[in-house]
Amino acid sequence: MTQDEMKKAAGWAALKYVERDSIVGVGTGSTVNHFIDALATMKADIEGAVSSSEASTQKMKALGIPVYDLNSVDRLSVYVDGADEINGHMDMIKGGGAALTREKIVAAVAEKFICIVDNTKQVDILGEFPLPVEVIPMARSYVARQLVKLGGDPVYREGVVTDNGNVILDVYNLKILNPKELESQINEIVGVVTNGLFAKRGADVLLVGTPDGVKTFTAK
Ligand SMILES: O=C(CO)[C@H](O)[C@H](O)COP(=O)(O)O
Repeated sequence: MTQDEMKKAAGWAALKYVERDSIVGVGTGSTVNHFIDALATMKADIEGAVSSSEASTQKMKALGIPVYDLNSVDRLSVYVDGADEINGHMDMIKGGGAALTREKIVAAVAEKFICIVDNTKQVDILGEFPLPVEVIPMARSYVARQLVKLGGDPVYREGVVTDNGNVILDVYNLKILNPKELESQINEIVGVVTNGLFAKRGADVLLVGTPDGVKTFTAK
């Protein structure tokens, strides 16, 4: 089974968490693209979606799924999104696709975060994947120096501008033993919009595509 087939299996498995007549929070990435394909098959049964990126918005609109502005929505029962890494406590690193800030906002509103991954994303300790940090452009060098003080090696993601007009620093060589603490520490640096640690708001349900089928984990 290929990695993409495992992503697809996880994406389609998320469909059963979608409530009829609801507005669904939708993340970003190749795994979510499979979920969007699945969601399109029940577009007549949902009210629509709130999107975490321009890319997901375009894909949903092309498939005829109505996309709403988050400010016009007061309830999201589920948010479905992928991750770059996830540990056994359901803490994640996200932002490989540079959509971390909008993802964190939509996830904060949703009652349940359904994380969909293939089995290569499961780790014991977060940090092998470089941690994305969204930064206001004029603060880039200052923030990079502060990230070095926290023990990381930040690298500017050249040529990438986020949907919010900001830049991304990818922080290498962090062995993240306390994700909640590091999430707060990085967010306190002036000029940081947010970072890709999703620990304060981790996943509630994890669907992992594996060669033996989709495995389901639930937060304790
Ligand atoms: O956080 C994300 C985008 O900002 C994605 O969820 C993450 O990068 C995983 O992507 P993929 O499903 O393509 O492996």
